[in-house]
Amino acid sequence: MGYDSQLRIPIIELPLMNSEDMVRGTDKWQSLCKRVREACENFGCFEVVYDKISSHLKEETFSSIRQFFDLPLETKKKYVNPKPYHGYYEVLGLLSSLSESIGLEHASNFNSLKSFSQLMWPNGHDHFCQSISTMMKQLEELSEMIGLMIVDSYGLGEEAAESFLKHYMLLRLMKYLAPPSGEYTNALIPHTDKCSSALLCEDQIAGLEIETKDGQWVKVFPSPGSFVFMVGDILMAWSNRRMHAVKHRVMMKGKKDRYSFAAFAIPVEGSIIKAPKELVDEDHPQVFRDFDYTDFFNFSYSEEMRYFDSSKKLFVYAAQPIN
Ligand SMILES: O=C(O)CCC(=O)C(=O)O
Ligand SMILES: [Fe+2]
Repeated sequence: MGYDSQLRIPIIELPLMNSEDMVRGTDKWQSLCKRVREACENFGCFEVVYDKISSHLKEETFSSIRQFFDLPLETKKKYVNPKPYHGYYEVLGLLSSLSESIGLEHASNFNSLKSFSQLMWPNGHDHFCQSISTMMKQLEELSEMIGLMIVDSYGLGEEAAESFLKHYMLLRLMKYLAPPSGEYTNALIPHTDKCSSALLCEDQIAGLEIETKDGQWVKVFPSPGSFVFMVGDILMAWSNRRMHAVKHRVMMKGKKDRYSFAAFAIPVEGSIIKAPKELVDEDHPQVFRDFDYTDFFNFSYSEEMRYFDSSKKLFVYAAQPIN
């Protein structure tokens, strides 16, 4: 499959929730909801410009992230979380030979980060906890706002908004090494995210690529102030496949390491994924059976599915037989 070097993903500027330009139900809100929906249906992603998160906070966050990755390997390995994709992955580990990453649950909570920082640094690291928790609180707000915009974009009403999936957020910090040859090299394999959605942010070094619906790879160059919102498998299932779970990967070249972080919206334990009845009709028959999120998550990361095409796992797990 080739490259489309001209294509850019949609860019949407989102005002702060409940600010003058962002009152639910107003024309302005509806028109932004429509743009979000179109981007999620056509591309499965968009660039979010969101001024509430300052460039200063981003700089502080990336400085904290670098300090974490600079720690000795033995220290980083002290952090253990048995859930797949929630723990620490060293370079040359399961995920890739160029990437290193760690997942942090409850990262908007200063105290929960405090116990993590005490595990990593002899005297803890309040500055790390402060910048990461402040960033995460804002990303949680932004993620919830986009979730509400998606529900409203389908005109589903208050009841659906109330019963929309409940999420917890997982923060992942990532470091990608510059490839030894300096040549264009895959650093994170193509995949779709096994959650509802993700908000990504990178520190100036590009590398993220997305695959369009017609199979072209597109390099994403978010501007320094932006985030990238991505639809994962669960939003695709919830929307009865109206939304597109975007396949993406990271490619590295040149001499500089790349740092990024992602806030994943993950359905809480016990969530049953089910399309609202308004999104199922004769023209849109139900694509997936109702399923338990945690069961799907464990299936996706099972040994048997390890080398299976990530974007097809949900279809293997929950697609309805075609009559
Ligand atoms: O580092 C990035 O930009 C992408 C990370 C990603 O796709 C993931 O962790 O699922
Ligand atoms: Fe991803």
